[in-house]
Amino acid sequence: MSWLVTGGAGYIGSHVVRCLDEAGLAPVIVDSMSSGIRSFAPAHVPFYEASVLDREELVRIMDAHSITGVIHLAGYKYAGESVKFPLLTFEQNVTGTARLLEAMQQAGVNNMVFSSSAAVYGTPSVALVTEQTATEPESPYGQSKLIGEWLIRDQGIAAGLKHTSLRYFNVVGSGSEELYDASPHNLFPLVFAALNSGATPKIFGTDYDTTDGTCVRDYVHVADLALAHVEAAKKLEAGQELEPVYNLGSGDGVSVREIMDAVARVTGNQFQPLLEPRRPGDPARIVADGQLAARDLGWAMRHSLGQMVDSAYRASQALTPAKEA
Ligand SMILES: NC(=O)c1ccc[n+]([C@@H]2O[C@H](COP(=O)([O-])OP(=O)(O)OC[C@H]3O[C@@H](n4cnc5c(N)ncnc54)[C@H](O)[C@@H]3O)[C@@H](O)[C@H]2O)c1
Ligand SMILES: O=c1ccn([C@@H]2O[C@H](COP(=O)(O)OP(=O)(O)O[C@H]3O[C@H](CO)[C@@H](O)[C@H](O)[C@H]3O)[C@@H](O)[C@H]2O)c(=O)[nH]1
Repeated sequence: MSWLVTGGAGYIGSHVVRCLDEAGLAPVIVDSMSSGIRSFAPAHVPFYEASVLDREELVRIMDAHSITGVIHLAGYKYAGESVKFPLLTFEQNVTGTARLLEAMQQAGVNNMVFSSSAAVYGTPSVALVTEQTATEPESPYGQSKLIGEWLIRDQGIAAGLKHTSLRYFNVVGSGSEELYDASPHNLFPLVFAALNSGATPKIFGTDYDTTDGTCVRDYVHVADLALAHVEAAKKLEAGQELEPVYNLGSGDGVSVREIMDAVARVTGNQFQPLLEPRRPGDPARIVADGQLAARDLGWAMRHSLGQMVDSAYRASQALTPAKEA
């Protein structure tokens, strides 16, 4: 049993690779290295620098390793930036997923776990989003993830693909100090990049309709998230039916201001964040009901917000800090 992990040299992918490896599901990595970090891939895991847009190369890799399933994390992940770069976002996330599905069909690979996103919901009117909540994405990124889900679902109908899509909420923290979210646009890496270089973290938008005016998100620890992928892969491999989509969120809403306070507590740095205008494409509040994933995928929050902040901070100090956009 060998599972292909696209985007396996990325922040979340590298955690998933380690969990698969420990579970005996022999990971193989494909990563274009557009944002991946080579040292995130364990030396003993087969690694291919290739794009999911390259169907023929994907077929060769799947055949060479007798791949039985794919965890598809490769993609462009920035909701805010996707408003400026819709074509890039659609090429990477929609065309990329379509090419990968073609390659899987050609190579006879029949199991798929897809990295989807809370961004498919837009700004929901309910306090807790369930998988039945209407999908009304507000950014090209959210749209691209929803289309990815549809392509996979339709391939299930047309070609018998067994699949599930995991709608992650905000993934933060670090499972080990050498793995870090190095992204130049997400809140945690930007806050720590600023603090580590003597700059001041910024809050984008203080006039949202939330308790303190800043955006509210549902933060989950990357190590908890990675385990849910392994459960999904094992179940698909064993021929068990899964739901087409699962929320991976905690049910707790935390504002950007509250994150800044938690960072100040953990680091002992009593900074005053800079208050900036809103960032385009940002929903005001989005928090998940994760009960379905708890029922089927053993989904549980094993880490507290303090542990998320602390682990991210330690890892940020061990690695080159992210550059600010
Ligand atoms: N980080 C979050 O909070 C979050 C939340 C919801 C969903 N997601 C999704 O999870 C996935 C992983 O996110 P991440 O935070 O690890 O981001 P990341 O940028 O660290 O990882 C993405 C990886 O995919 C690779 N990649 C990009 N385009 C590729 C292509 N065409 N072919 C092959 N590899 C390619 C990159 O080099 C990188 O290693 C993404 O699909 C993202 O949209 C992330
Ligand atoms: O320096 C910063 C960076 C971000 N923010 C705010 O922090 C919140 C969270 O932003 P960010 O960390 O960029 O996450 P999201 O835009 O919510 O998107 C993340 O979480 C989504 C799931 O909810 C995923 O789909 C995306 O891939 C992932 O980038 C937003 O309100 C941002 O405006 C700041 O205030 N200051």
